[in-house]
Amino acid sequence: MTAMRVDVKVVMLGKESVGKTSLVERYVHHRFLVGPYQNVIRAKPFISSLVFPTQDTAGSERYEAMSRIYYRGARAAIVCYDLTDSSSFQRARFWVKELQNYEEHCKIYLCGTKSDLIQEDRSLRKIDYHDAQDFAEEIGAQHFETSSKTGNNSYHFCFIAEETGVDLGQKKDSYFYSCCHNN
Ligand SMILES: Nc1nc2c(ncn2[C@@H]2O[C@H](COP(=O)(O)OP(=O)(O)OP(=O)(O)O)[C@@H](O)[C@H]2O)c(=O)[nH]1
Repeated sequence: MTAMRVDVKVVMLGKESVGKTSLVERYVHHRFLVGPYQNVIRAKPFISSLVFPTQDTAGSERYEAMSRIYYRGARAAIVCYDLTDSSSFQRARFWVKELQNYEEHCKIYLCGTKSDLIQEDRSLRKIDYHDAQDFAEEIGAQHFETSSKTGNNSYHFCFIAEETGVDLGQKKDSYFYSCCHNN
């Protein structure tokens, strides 16, 4: 019997520097690289996925329309916010609205990033866990907080892979696409 290849698109959405690439790097390579990525993950065998920056989209209708092309047909979206940056949560809300308006069948996961920072210093927390959890429940999303640095709670990505139908045993047959600033 011949195995059928099914590509699944999972998109990472979130404000600039929330840690989208780091999450993928943690999941794919079980590592954390300090400093912003310069599009180092490109066409790595993993998952049909797309990462793209959102920092330029605010206020630009043209760019926002273009970004819709990226998440069109996505089976799932991991909407990220940085636990130490309240504006990133506002941006996460924007992305959720976008998905609800334009990609209603896309399953949403809400992901608070950089939890190691607030574990080190609780005063850095800018988004209350329960507020984010309430928002997640309101939109029917799963919510978790994680750290790419320590790997804390990164097992959630395995659940997401399972739920979205990404076959981790088939890594060679699927793709990870990265579409970032310099493309
Ligand atoms: N302490 C800590 N820093 C993190 C974590 N995740 C990412 N960072 C740092 O946050 C910065 C941005 O991380 P990236 O993964 O490049 O963020 P991004 O969302 O892909 O950024 P853009 O491509 O600009 O949209 C880098 O300096 C990372 O080292 C984390 O879990 N803990």
